[in-house]
Amino acid sequence: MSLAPDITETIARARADLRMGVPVVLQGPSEAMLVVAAETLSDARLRDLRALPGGPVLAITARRAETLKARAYDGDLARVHIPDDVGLGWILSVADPADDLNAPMKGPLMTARDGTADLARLALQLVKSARLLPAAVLMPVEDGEAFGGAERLTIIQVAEATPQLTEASPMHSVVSARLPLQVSEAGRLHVFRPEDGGEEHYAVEIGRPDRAKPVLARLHSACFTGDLMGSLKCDCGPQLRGALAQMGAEGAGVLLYLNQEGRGIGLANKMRAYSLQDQGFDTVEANHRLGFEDDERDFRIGADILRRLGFSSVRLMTNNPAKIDMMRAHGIDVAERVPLHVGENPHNEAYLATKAAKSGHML
Ligand SMILES: Nc1nc2c(ncn2[C@@H]2O[C@H](COP(=O)(O)OP(=O)(O)OP(=O)(O)O)[C@@H](O)[C@H]2O)c(=O)[nH]1
Ligand SMILES: [Zn+2]
Repeated sequence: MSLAPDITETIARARADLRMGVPVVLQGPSEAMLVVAAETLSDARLRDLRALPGGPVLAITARRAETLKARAYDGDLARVHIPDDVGLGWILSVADPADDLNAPMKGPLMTARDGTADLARLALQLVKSARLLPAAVLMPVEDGEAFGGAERLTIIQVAEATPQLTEASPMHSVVSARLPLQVSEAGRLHVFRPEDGGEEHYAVEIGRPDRAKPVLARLHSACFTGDLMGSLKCDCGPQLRGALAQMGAEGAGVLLYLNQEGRGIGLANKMRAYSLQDQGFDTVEANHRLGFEDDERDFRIGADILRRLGFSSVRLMTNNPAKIDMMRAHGIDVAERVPLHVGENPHNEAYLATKAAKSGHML
């Protein structure tokens, strides 16, 4: 019998540590690294890291490296040398593009080309999944097990963690209950919980859709600003209400409310992107400058929830061709695309035009 956490539980614990600025240990087959998220690193922890033998590096994504004109020898990421005479401010300015335009010269940045980047890659996956800026400070340690044990740090075995972080987490249904709505009194809310400790997702079922026929469906990604605050910067709020209204009018449908705020980067990072948009970058460029891809959502979640509810074919309410492709790739038949053009206004005109030009959104 063992009460020790398994790899899924250990990764969930590591995410919490990283959000708190606590280092975690990545134990690889031939090397071990301490990892701290750049965003939550403190002066005191940086001092303690520097007291160890060896030199720390700052792992950033190739997207961020491109903005900083740093060479990404590792392909999808770069390991930036942290000079001895720089402080926390330097690390943050490499990680966070907020002041790029005011202080463009951070370099030249020296990036590593020797050794393996596997641990740095895993570190970036972890900080992204903790919804932090995609930048992590790594410090080599001789014996990760011994060091982590002595310092009571979370220790992740890289060989176990890598498949875990690439596979979609299994989910289970927690509860479902009747929820009368303005659009239909025959509403029902289902709550799904991923087993990796990630955020819960919801499905709102309207009426009693026939499982043997394509169901009117919407996969809606959380947008606190648009859905709840009535933000004019996007079209999410009107799309959410428009989709529910159409389901109410037809008497049947299913709306998935996926907690993938900011196309999967989290609200804090989305607000960082908004701040960059005020400096003149579009929605895609802003994501890239932060070090993210255009869209970091995992659409396997939506397909999995639909299947769990008994749906295999949908009439999908979307303007995003990637959503259609993703549903098909994950085993959900898209019998029809139902356009959802609502909520255009002068503030989101450029945003919608960028989505059409760069992400192929259908007008
Ligand atoms: N990173 C980032 N996310 C944004 C921005 N504006 C809106 N979002 C997020 O984008 C997502 C919008 O999702 P959806 O409504 O599913 O939109 P979509 O992928 O364009 O597809 P359809 O609406 O189905 O056509 C939400 O998670 C918003 O929070 C932005 O400027 N940057
Ligand atoms: Zn929105």
